[in-house]
Parts: sequence; structure tokens; C-alpha cells
Amino acid sequence: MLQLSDINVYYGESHILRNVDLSIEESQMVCLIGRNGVGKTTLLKTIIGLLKSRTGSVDYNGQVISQKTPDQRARMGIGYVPQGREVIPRLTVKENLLLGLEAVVDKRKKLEIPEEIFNLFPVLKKMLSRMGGDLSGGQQQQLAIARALMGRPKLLLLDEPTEGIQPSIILEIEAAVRHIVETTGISVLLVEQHLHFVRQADKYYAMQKGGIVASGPTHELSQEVIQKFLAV
Ligand SMILES: Nc1ncnc2c1ncn2[C@@H]1O[C@H](COP(=O)(O)OP(=O)(O)OP(=O)(O)O)[C@@H](O)[C@H]1O
Repeated sequence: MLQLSDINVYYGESHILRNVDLSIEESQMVCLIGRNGVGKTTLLKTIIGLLKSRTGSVDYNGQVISQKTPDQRARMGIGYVPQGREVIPRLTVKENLLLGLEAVVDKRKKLEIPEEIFNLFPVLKKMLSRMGGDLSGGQQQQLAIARALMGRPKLLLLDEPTEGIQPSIILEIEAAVRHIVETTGISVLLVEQHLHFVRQADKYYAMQKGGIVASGPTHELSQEVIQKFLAV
């Protein structure tokens, strides 16, 4: 469903991503690991079209999308939950969720929240009229993922969804993401530092200095790779 080939990305003259090849299949959960500053967020931003690659191509569902804008890519089904979540603090939970409908192309779309969203994140149902900014970090993360799902993505990109979140909520988010992959056919590309969450993925890619230096099924993650590329 997604194929990156020979991706090279620069910030000005700084060469950030180097010859990156990466692929994700339908209904697959893939995890990207690596230390701070190696280029993981840059890679996600390249997939959604916020950054352009100088070489290579981004193929999505059999189509080259390298020239498509971020909003076109969102409408094609690429959902993105940025690091830091970007919940709108002065909108209610409901209003934040409805914003996710922007990515839906169907003109008959209804301004309502499907029950599946609340099955995944029950806490949101009780909080619909609360301001986004009044939610805890963990609740905001759940809201941010739910908002992305409102856009009915086929591929969901999650940038460090457990950063700064308490352990019990991390487990809830993990379970919800795994459930999404298993029941909806959505593919997930996850940037993550927690080993337990990483292990939920089917496949991993490890990055160092802007390049992919190791990859494979997560059940084959060696102690050496874990120590080299993960904080925990
Ligand atoms: N807007 C920018 N302008 C210039 N350089 C940038 C910019 N954003 C990031 N960088 C640099 O690009 C490199 C990769 O950053 P990136 O955010 O992709 O790393 P990361 O692996 O996601 O790290 P983290 O886990 O800390 O978010 C870093 O050296 C960073 O300093």
C-alpha cells in the first residue's frame, strides 16, 4: 500500500533523509525506531507531503503521489497524528472530532461521530462537551487518534503517541491501535520508543543518521537492536 524508494530529504543544505526505502502492506502495522533527531518525524512529514524529497518516489496504492499536496494526500486516505497531538484547546472534544471529517471526500458525509470511535476510546464519549485543552495528555492523545480516524484513513501515521503519557494509558492506546489494525484493515506506521508497543507491530525499521540500518519482523528484534535504537 505504501512504497518509499530512494528518498532523500534536505532542510536547506542539511541532508536529513538518506536513500530511504520502506514499504507497508495493507492491514500491516509497521514501527519506525531510532534515537532522537535521526529523522523519524521528517520521514512521516515526507509521506504526508509537508516535505518534498529531492530524489526517489512515494507510491501509495499503486499511484505515485510525490507531487500531491498534503490535503490531497489526506483525502486519498493518509491520516496523520503529529507528535504533541495538536488538539485544538479552545474547541470542544466533539468539535475537535468533527474537524477530522475535513479529509472525507463523500459529499453525503454526516456531521456525526460513529459509535466505533467510542468503542475504541470510551473516555471520549463522556467528555464530548469539554474543551480539548482541559483533557489530560493521555486523553488528548486518544482524541488526536480518534480525530484522524474520523477522516476514514487507509494508512494512519502516528508520531510517538505515548510520549509523556502514564503507563496505564499507554496500554490502552496500544490496545486501541492494535484493534484498529486487526478489525478495520487500516495500516499503521508508528514512531515509538516503548518496547512493549513496538512489539505490537508486525515489522520494524530502525533509523540512524537519516538512513534505514536494520529491518525485519518485530518477533525477530534482537537485544542488540533494542539497545541500540530504543530508549526503553
Ligand atoms: N525545520 C527544520 N529545519 C532544520 N532542521 C530541522 C528541522 N526540523 C528538524 N530538523 C533536523 O532534522 C533532523 C531530524 O529531525 P526529526 O525531527 O525528523 O528527528 P526525529 O528522529 O523525529 O527525532 P525526535 O524523536 O527528537 O522527534 C534533526 O537533526 C533536526 O535537528
